[in-house]
Amino acid sequence: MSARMLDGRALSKEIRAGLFERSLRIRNKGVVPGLAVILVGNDPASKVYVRNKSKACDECGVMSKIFSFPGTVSEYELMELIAELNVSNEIDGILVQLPLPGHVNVRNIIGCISVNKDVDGFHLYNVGGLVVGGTIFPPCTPYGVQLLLEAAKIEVASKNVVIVGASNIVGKPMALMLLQKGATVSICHIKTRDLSLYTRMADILIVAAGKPGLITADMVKNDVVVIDVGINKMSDGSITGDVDFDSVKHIASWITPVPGGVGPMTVTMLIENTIRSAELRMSINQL
Ligand SMILES: Nc1nc(=O)c2c([nH]1)NC[C@@H]1CN(c3ccc(C(=O)N[C@@H](CCC(=O)O)C(=O)O)cc3)C=[N+]21
Ligand SMILES: [Mg+2]
Repeated sequence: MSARMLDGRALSKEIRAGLFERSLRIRNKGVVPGLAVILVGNDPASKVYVRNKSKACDECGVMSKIFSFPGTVSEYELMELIAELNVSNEIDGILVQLPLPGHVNVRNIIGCISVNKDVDGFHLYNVGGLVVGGTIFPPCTPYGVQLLLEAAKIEVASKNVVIVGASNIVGKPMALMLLQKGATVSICHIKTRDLSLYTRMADILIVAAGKPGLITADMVKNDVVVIDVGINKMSDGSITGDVDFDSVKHIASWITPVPGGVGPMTVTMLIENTIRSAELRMSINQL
């Protein structure tokens, strides 16, 4: 038996059709949802992601503006732009593409984004919201994973969820969201001893470690649900996840492909957060 696919591309397409309708409804009342993307430096991967994001905006009736800076930009210049965008009537979401160059302090920059426009969900206030069990802007990748599980009717309450990778943008928020839904969550990371001790316990295994081939068939139990958040560029130009897909798919009950799994969902949830922000702006305008 081979695992069933958690098809993020197909689910994204469905969700984006609904988002276009939502965007149309508010556009008809004079509010155009707008996303500002700030891109620093020349990282080719960042450019691909930013392009994907602005294509998705076009698809969903969201206005997008890209602000590109050379890698030498100062913290101050970025903060000045963010301050303008914070009060702009045309902008509902502000995203600073990560990673930033080493001389720029990420937390200083993210901290300047208005919590009402923080569609990445990275601001400390929104992270805090997640800790106490609710936030207006769930971070896009964990949010997308949650919807993939829901769409396949995979229950998380009472399940053993094992997350490999403890980043601020995937592992940690993912753990908080699934804990809130009633899962028993283990967070593993680069220093975890005997990783397979944990991964073999998983009913649902979520991998975001950035290491191709990290998870092999001997590390998972029968019928595990596998979510591969990894995106690794190979020397032949192809991209691959952190899971040895070809062997694990024979053991898992469900698995995400890479590409076409979590990646497109991340972008889709960014658009959802932006449209929700615009809907909030519209309802505030009407007060
Ligand atoms: N402020 C910020 N917010 C982010 O959400 C953010 C970020 N910085 N920095 C980098 C990561 C990574 N990320 C992805 C977005 C789209 C795909 C995506 O579209 N993936 C496609 C394939 C893309 C390709 O061809 O390379 C797929 O998996 O099918 C992947 C990864 C967002 N991130
Ligand atoms: Mg993917």
